[in-house]
Amino acid sequence: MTSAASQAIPATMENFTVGLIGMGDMGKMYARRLSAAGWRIMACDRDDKYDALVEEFSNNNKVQILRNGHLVSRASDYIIYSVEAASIGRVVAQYGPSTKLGAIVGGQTSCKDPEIKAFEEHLPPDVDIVSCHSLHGPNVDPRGQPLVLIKHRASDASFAKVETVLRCLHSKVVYLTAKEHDRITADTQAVTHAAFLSMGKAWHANKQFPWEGARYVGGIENVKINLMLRIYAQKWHVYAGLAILNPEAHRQINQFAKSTTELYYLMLEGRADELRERVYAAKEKVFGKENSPKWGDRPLLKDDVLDRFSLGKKPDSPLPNNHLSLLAMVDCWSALGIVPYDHMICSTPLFRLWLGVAEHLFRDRGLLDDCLRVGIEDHTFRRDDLQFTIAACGWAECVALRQFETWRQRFAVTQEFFEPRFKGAVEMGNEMIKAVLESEKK
Ligand SMILES: NC(=O)C1=CN([C@@H]2O[C@H](COP(=O)(O)OP(=O)(O)OC[C@H]3O[C@@H](n4cnc5c(N)ncnc54)[C@H](OP(=O)(O)O)[C@@H]3O)[C@@H](O)[C@H]2O)C=CC1
Ligand SMILES: O=C(O)C(=O)Cc1ccc(O)cc1
Repeated sequence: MTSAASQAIPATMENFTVGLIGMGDMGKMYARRLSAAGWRIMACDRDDKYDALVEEFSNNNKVQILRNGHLVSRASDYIIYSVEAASIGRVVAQYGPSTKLGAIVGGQTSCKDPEIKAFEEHLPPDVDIVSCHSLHGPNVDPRGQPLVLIKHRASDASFAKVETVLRCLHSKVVYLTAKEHDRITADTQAVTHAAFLSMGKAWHANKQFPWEGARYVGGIENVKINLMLRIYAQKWHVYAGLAILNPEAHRQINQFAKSTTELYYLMLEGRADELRERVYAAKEKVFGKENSPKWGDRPLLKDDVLDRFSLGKKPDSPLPNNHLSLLAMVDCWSALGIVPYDHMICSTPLFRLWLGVAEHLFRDRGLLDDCLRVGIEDHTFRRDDLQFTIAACGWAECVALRQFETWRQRFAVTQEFFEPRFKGAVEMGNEMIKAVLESEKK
């Protein structure tokens, strides 16, 4: 055992085994990080991935790949289910009864309501339940990122064991109940994703790669484009799961669609005074009054971060934009009484970037007034805004009706449209997130 490993593992837990059911992106990330800290891991995915996983982890003597979740459950002291949120009920029903006597079980799914229900229904009563959620993607360094821990049904001793195991991630632990978790992630993740998913659909509908041409290059546009591509480059089920299965998320996504539609109508009908009044009222509710703002002295995002990461060439005079997506986001927070700063301890990098961009726009009266003027006078973006509005309503309807398959298809066609550009864009998105994380440390 390395010295780092021996530091991480107390003598009383030397034979403690962590089980991972689901070896996709998150399961593998946990397997690598926990085993590097010295923990013994038993892991499985579906049977048809057994050989490939054995090969992939052949040089890691701390990770043992097994054929299925029964074998993992029987032999592990702390089992983490890291499968699709929509499958958690089925998978726990299958393997839960095989859980080792007195073990601890948790899950990594992004939405805790179905996960906890599955555990309560299918785990033997002698098993403790402690769930977790790393609030970042598998390629983000977990150091300093929020890690939610949920002590749902567990002794203090079991909970302390989970804390000891996950300490090697060096994340910032946030203690919540399952309900609090779902409420906060609905406010942060689900509604943020709705904005980017809608942007992608709008650009796709108008058949444009937004970074090609003068309309969408530089500043705020860089963040929109990079994050939109980052989301469409991922697996659909992650986003569908956390929107559709989170009972708290439906209201938020619906309000985002409503805010988008109502602001769009005001622009379309040239109702400048009403638009201004509404946006400034939302600003005050979300960001505070002029003399007592809720934002810090220092902006969340520096201008150079906004401009540094561009997929296109910055034109001499970029066209101004009304930023309907950002106005709608702030209107939505305002309508629901959400103060995004209250959720910072439990936020993803993507949410912090999105809030940073909103703040950037709303901190600068000149920029905001320009948006409102463009929204009324300039018709350059009308088509995109129409498509954005349609898309936001489409996602909201799909979520409200719990239409997984329609959701998948809506995502897949747009994913296919942007696919040729993912490679460079995902790298750029990673760099952008890294730069923001670095600047947060300063
Ligand atoms: N990706 C992210 O950024 C984050 C994701 N999460 C959550 O973590 C969970 C996992 O996500 P992620 O790793 O990205 O998704 P992946 O699709 O990469 O991984 C899930 C894995 O579980 C496997 N699986 C499904 N059923 C079984 C089964 N019966 N036995 C064993 N393995 C099974 C899947 O196989 P198959 O593909 O064949 O179904 C797949 O390989 C999700 O609930 C997600 O919401 C949490 C934080 C961040
Ligand atoms: O940062 C985001 O919102 C992401 O897109 C990555 C992500 C996806 C799912 C999670 O449960 C947590 C993080």
